Amino acid sequence: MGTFFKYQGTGNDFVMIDNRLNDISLSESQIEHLCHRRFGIGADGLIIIENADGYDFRMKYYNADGKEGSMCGNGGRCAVKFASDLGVFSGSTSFIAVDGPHEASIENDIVSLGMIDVSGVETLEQAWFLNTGSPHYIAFEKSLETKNVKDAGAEIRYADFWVNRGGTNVNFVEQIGENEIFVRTYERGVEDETYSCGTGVTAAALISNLEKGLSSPIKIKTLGGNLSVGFANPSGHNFTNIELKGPAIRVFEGVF
Ligand SMILES: N[C@@H](CCC[C@H](N)C(=O)O)C(=O)O
Repeated sequence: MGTFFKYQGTGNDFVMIDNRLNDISLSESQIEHLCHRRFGIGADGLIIIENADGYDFRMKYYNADGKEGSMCGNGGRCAVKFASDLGVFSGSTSFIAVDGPHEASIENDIVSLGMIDVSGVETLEQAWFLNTGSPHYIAFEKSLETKNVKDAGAEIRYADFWVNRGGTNVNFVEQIGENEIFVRTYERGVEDETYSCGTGVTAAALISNLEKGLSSPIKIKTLGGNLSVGFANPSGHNFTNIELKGPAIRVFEGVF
């Protein structure tokens, strides 16, 4: 038996576990079960907080399929709120995740999370591909509100080309204002559309700068709420000082 907490960041929801005493060990099938929306707690992923030398904490992220994932931006924001709620730090923090160190700060329920620098943006036929801590395919759309993102996303995610490259998350993006985009994401490892994806909206914002000339900070609408992404673009397809900002909320706690 262990204690769990549940957090959500713009509707991307996570089971959170404090393992700073290093007394919890979960198998892939246990994590999948805990994330199951019918037979478990229900979540897009599970995050474990641990102690880490030189940092306030380590964030380990698992997708809903029970497998360790690449970086999760909304999960990172929720992990920062969780660590703050646990009293691990106050105000600003530095933590380590699968893609390296991150700096973050929190004010009430709003978390600003520094993301890794981005280079190596690939141009594809009518789409883009880049890694913002997780791999993301980006395509611009019209009438995104009515798109069947689950089917269209799965078709791309399971194409041989992407499967052979380790899979990708798939984002559809529509410009809805002078400096605002609407993003819907099919997530690898959840194998469904989620209400929001932090590394996905970050990727969408950077590509909106390249393709549509939108400037930092870019406002983002997702199915689960609003985010913003700030960045510097010192040269061509390279981005630095990337910051993902938005709400991270504790939903409830319990025992499993
Ligand atoms: N929801 C996440 C993205 C998580 C990573 C992804 N599903 C993967 O492993 O490919 C986010 O907020 O960034």
